[in-house]
Amino acid sequence: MAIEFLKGHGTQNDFVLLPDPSARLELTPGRIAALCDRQRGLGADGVLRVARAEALGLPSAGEWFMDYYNADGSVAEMCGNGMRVFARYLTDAGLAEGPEFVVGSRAGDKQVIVHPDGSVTVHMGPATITGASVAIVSGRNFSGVAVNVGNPHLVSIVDDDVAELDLGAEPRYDKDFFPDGVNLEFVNPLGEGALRMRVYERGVGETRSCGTGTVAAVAAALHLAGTDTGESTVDIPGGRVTVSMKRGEATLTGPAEFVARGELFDDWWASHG
Ligand SMILES: N[C@@H](CCC[C@H](N)C(=O)O)C(=O)O
Repeated sequence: MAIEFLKGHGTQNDFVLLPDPSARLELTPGRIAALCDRQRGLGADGVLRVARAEALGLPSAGEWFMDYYNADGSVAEMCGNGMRVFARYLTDAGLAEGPEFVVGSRAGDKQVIVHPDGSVTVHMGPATITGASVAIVSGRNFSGVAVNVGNPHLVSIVDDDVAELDLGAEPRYDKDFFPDGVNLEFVNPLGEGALRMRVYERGVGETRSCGTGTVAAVAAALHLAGTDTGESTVDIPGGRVTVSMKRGEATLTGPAEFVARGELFDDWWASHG
């Protein structure tokens, strides 16, 4: 049985997509980690299995469910950049009638809009401030705002240029506060309605963009300014997205691109059970 894949990215947060409508593939953590490995696999920050919600047995009012995995094989609740790529795949492949439809995720159903230029808006739902904590980078403490966007984030707005931070190793954080791990964002305000961000993702490492992370960054910046409503661009190493917040509810808009389509070798798949 040939296993089809596509490679795509959203602001250079890259994914292997596995079209698997009936959810027949046995997606083990070992296979996911091998697929995402940049030397022995295809290379990606995560895997998006394109399956029907019914076939996965997961709840959604939509037909399709984004079955997302981090590069280390762990499951995460939500991926904002992945959702844009997933939505664009569905319309390009004729599997969903655009421009507006619902996609399921472990963080609940998301309304998506695929725009004529291929960019996508995702209604991300609530970005909830859950407290304050500290990230430690190269022995220095950075206080942060904890934000839940379906998945956990800690956003530190820092005075230093984020480009100078050493994110080669995972920053330390309070494991009692974040027992399931956390995505760590470091942010410079660039002026009214503009942020710059770097991110160290749970289950991946430093990535060139994180959609839920950009939502968390805007929610945290607005929270520190005493509001939950506003709009901001967020520049990440992989490009730019726009986040709008209205009374704590977020939308995320940005690009979704495809690079390649191919087939995995059966013996490769079998050897990574
Ligand atoms: N890159 C994603 C987030 C993926 C999940 C994250 N690493 C986690 O474990 O929560 C995005 O674009 O939101």
